[in-house]
Parts: sequence; structure tokens; C-alpha cells
Amino acid sequence: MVVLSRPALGQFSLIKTCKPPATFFHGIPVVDLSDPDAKTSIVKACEDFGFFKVVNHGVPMEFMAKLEAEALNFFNLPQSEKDRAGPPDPFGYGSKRIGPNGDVGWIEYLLLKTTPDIISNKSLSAFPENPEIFRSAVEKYVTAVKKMSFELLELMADGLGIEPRNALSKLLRDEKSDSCFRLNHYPPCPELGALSGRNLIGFGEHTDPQIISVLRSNNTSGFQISLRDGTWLSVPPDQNSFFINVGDSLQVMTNGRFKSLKHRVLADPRKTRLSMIYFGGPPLNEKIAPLPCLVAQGEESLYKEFTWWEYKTSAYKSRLADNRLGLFEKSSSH
Ligand SMILES: C=C1C[C@]23C[C@@]1(O)CC[C@H]2[C@@]12CC[C@H](O)[C@@](C)(C(=O)O1)[C@H]2[C@@H]3C(=O)O
Ligand SMILES: O=C(O)CCC(=O)C(=O)O
Ligand SMILES: [Fe+2]
Repeated sequence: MVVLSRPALGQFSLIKTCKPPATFFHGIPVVDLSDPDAKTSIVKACEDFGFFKVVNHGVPMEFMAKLEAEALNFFNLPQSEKDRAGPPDPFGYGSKRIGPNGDVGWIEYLLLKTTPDIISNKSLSAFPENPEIFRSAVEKYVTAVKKMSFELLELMADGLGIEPRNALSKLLRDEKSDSCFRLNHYPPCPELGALSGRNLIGFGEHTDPQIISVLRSNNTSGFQISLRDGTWLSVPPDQNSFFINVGDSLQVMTNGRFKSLKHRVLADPRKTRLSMIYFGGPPLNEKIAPLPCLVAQGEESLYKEFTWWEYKTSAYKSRLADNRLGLFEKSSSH
């Protein structure tokens, strides 16, 4: 029989109680939603990165594949037909111009409102043949992704010790939730091959203003996140997984504990990138402020008081790369 000395026993209990290290893939935190301790890895990823990948998410792969096929059908239409769904106001079809303030990229997109109806009339007019097929593909996908987003926000609340656990998810579950959905199409840019070492911006660097963004793309790379040292990390694409971004509003609601992360997309010389992103936002009249239980005694909010409507209005006056939250920080003189 082996008799363990006291110090050796101590080590043994440490091994047994220590949490396994977070899983990473190419420097990106990966959260397995079937893991009973997913809430801990979600909180850690949101604190350290403001970004993570989700596997075992429960969203049927066929919903992703069907919507991808329908979106490609749309983007492969003649330009004149696509233009019938534009210009974006901000909803509808847009090409090269992103937002109202002069940002451009190697991209075309459809921006859709998810409440109260999935698709505004203008976007539907681009599908004269059979708008119902497209509507149904978007609806199935968005409904499943919303459900997963509610779960993620409930796990976040659990992990942060917030009560009730629906304090965050109720904002997206609300029928007045101001959420939207975006299909981005980045055509290949063959000229890029000749300009070796040069980057072509598909979607310029920015943070997302909402609470969370849930991104799924085909297997084409191009998505990058900004690391603390200012370098860009390329995120290996994975068409079967989701990538989650903490939005500016969640940064405020956690009083800066979670960070909204800058990201961007570079165009590819050879391959088409097709991405679909659900942006979960609160109702327009919702006050965006730190949850009281996350502000320790003696501490105060890092941000001025504002509603989602005020933030969104201000965001739409900004350029993509602007530090939108800066205007709402208490230290700011604006
Ligand atoms: C340049 C802009 C495009 C954007 C509105 C804005 O003025 C600044 C924020 C941008 C952004 C980034 C995340 C989402 O893609 C988006 C729909 C959003 O809510 O904020 C876009 C806006 C847009 O494309 O209209
Ligand atoms: O298209 C992508 O992969 C990301 C685009 C994005 O960040 C956005 O639409 O806000
Ligand atoms: Fe984004």
C-alpha cells in the first residue's frame, strides 16, 4: 500500500478540485454548451476577450445550410433585382456603403428587422418569385439562434451571480426588443492575389452596439479580432459553430467587466464569404446601466445614464471605427 504524506495529499486534493483550463482553439476561447460548467467558461471568455466560439449549441445544421443557400441565391441575382431591396434605410439591401457616414467595404448585405416582422416589405420585394421560401428560412434560423442567445445570457447571469437569471435574457425576449439580422456577402477579389501582402477591408473595424451578436459564417476566413496588444488575430472559420461578440450595451450593463471587442473582416482573393449575424438589442426605451448587483459597495457606474434609443441614435451618427461608448463614459467631457 502507498501511504501519502500530508503535502502529497494536499496536492491530490488540489488536482481534484482545480477546474480544467478553458479550452482554446487557435487562441480563441471555445464554450461547449453541453458542459455543465459552461457558465464559468462563458464569464471568463467575456472578461478576458469579449468573444468566444460556441459548440454543441443545439441549432439544427439544416437551418444554417438552408439559409446560406437562400442567401446565395439572393446575392447571385442580377444587380438590378437586388437593388429593388435597397438602398438601406438602414434596413434593406446595401452594397459597398456601410451605414450613413461614409464607411465603405468590399461587401454587399441585407439588413433585416427581426421585430415585429422578420422581413420588412422592402426586403421582400427582392424575392418576386417566392418570398415565402426566403422568409421561412430566415424565420427558422433566427428563432433557433434567439433561443440559444437567451440560454447564453441566462448562463452569463448565473455565472455572474445575477438574480433573477433572466435579467439579461428578458431584454431580448421582450416583444419590443430592438434586434436585427444581417446577411453579409463578401465576393472574392482576384486582384488581391497580385497585390501580395495587401489587405482589402470587407467590413471595417468596429464594436457592435447591442447586447450580444451571434455570428455564423461559411468556411471562408477573413474575420479578425483585435487583441489587447493591438494585433489582429484571424479567427479560423467553422460553419458548424457560432461566434459570440459582447456588445457595447453588455459592457455597460456589467460596468466594464465584460468588454465589447473590436473586430473586422478582410476580403479573400479566391473565396466567397457568407455570414449571418443576429444582433440582440433591448427595447428602445430601456435604460442601459450597470446591473446594481455588479456594482460593488463604494463603486459607481463608469457610464452616464442613457437609453438604448439614445445610444443607437448616437451610434448612427458615428463612423464604424469610432469609439462610440467614449461619449457615454463618465470621464468624458462631452
Ligand atoms: C457606420 C455604421 C454602420 C452601423 C451604424 C454605424 O453608424 C455605426 C455602427 C454600425 C453597426 C455595426 C454592427 C451592426 O452591423 C450594425 C447593423 C449596427 O447595429 O451597428 C451596423 C450599422 C449599420 O450597418 O447600419
Ligand atoms: O460579416 C462578418 O463576418 C462580420 C460582420 C460584422 O461584424 C457586422 O456585420 O457587424
Ligand atoms: Fe460586427
